[in-house]
Amino acid sequence: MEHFEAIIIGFGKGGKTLAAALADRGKKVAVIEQSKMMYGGTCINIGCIPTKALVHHSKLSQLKKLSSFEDQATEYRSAIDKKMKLVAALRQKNFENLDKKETVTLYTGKASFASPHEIFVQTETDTVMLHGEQIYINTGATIIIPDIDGIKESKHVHTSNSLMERTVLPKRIVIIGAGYIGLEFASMYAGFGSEVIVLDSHRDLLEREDRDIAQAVRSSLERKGVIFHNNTIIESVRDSEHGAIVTYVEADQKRQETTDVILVATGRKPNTDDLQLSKAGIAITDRGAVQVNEQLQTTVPHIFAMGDVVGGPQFTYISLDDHRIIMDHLYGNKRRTTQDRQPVPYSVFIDPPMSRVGLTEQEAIAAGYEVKVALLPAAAIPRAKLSEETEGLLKAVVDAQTDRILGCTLFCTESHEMINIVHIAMVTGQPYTFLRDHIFTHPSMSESLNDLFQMIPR
Ligand SMILES: Cc1cc2nc3c(=O)[nH]c(=O)nc-3n(C[C@H](O)[C@H](O)[C@H](O)COP(=O)(O)OP(=O)(O)OC[C@H]3O[C@@H](n4cnc5c(N)ncnc54)[C@H](O)[C@@H]3O)c2cc1C
Ligand SMILES: NC(=O)c1ccc[n+]([C@@H]2O[C@H](COP(=O)([O-])OP(=O)(O)OC[C@H]3O[C@@H](n4cnc5c(N)ncnc54)[C@H](O)[C@@H]3O)[C@@H](O)[C@H]2O)c1
Repeated sequence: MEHFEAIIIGFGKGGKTLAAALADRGKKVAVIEQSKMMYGGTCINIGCIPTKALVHHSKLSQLKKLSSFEDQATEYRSAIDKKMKLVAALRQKNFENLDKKETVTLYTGKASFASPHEIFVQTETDTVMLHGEQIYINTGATIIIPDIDGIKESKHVHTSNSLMERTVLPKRIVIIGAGYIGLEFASMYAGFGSEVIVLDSHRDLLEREDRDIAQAVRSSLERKGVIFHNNTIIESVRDSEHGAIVTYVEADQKRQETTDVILVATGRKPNTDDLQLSKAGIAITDRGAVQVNEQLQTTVPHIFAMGDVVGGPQFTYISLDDHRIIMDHLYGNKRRTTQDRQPVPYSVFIDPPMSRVGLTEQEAIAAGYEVKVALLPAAAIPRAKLSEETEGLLKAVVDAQTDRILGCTLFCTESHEMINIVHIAMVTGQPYTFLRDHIFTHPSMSESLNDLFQMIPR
């Protein structure tokens, strides 16, 4: 049995970064990845990078104002081709980055625990048993397929993975779920020229956001042709001659949609089912995530977990930050924890993107703050005017007692960049006047933070 100082299960963002960092310190490391099509993990193969590439091409396609569906479909096929090339290049680069490290051995096979220090690997041709002093679980999340009659049998039901492999632009697409993936794909396919219908079980769209922001997002997507049905219960999916029929109940009314394809985007859950965690004595939470403390240590002291598998926010930058916590635990002063990174910013890459950090107005009031609020339409921003991207709304929430920024939501072009500026101001404890009076380059979207915070009542 081969012995390693560190075994990393899963080639995700945290795992690959940790593997390289440990190898750079001379450690003997094994990385186990179940599929050669997943070297580099979810983000580069089936997650952030391919989706954002398609979001980009969808925007370019829209700008071309193509007059026929055939032209739009050609544009879409070319976008899928480009996305595939990009992903293949990144996957190869990720493979090489680890492969070139002398002390890293990459196993392509499915890993499971045999005991607290032993990992069983099932490769395509062989079985291998490895011994690890320290073990790191980085197996990500898997797609939740809801229990809907006919969904598993239908030939027209896709996940985000399989849909991004399809080179034919759907004329009509029904998306089940209006979360991150549902909204990003709705915006993207509407941009490419598909008719998009989104069905979600929540009463309202974007329930965690303030209603003014949620309404601005909804109206913007509706102007692109997206149709939303909320508060729906989906009863069945049936294949028909040319596509599928989705039957659902909305406000006690039974309704049907015919469609070419259905995208299921109803969430992702920690990927722990096949790991045989009980053989190592590792506890899981009631939601099936690996149970960890604030330093990502499982209930077995030499085993850690990072990324989506621990059941926290599912973002690539969180998995990356998890690796920093582990490195600090191994080589630093052991002070870095998952609590340090509050608040966590996020962006939903619809067009324009919607980004938030910190509290909404409603959350701040519910938490007992006395708040001051500013709202700025994107149409008032010179940069947005010159690039003809005037869609959107910006909102800031400030603590009336301390002038500290409690939260900010930016629904406008480039918001995925701008939100990082607000985040830095917040974590460094700046009053809102810092952004109000800061020098920004001109004409830029960031300078609108001057205007937004200028509108906070004194
Ligand atoms: C469509 C989509 C779009 C997204 N867009 C964004 C975005 O724009 N921004 C953002 O920050 N996040 C985004 N995310 C989320 C982000 O991709 C994930 O949070 C992140 O990739 C999780 O990384 P991870 O380190 O937890 O593991 P992953 O990258 O998921 O890696 C886990 C790896 O473990 C392997 N594995 C699993 N089980 C085993 C086993 N038993 N043995 C061996 N190998 C195993 C898997 O094959 C996989 O390669 C998106 C996700 C999706 C699905
Ligand atoms: N931009 C980003 O950072 C980004 C992009 C994509 C995905 N992600 C990550 O991937 C994860 C998964 O994304 P997701 O969109 O699949 O999940 P999600 O949890 O964001 O949204 C799932 C949606 O599906 C709805 N839903 C669930 N069951 C349903 C049913 N039976 N019928 C109708 N609606 C139903 C829910 O109400 C919810 O709105 C997210 O948690 C996110 O962290 C991030």
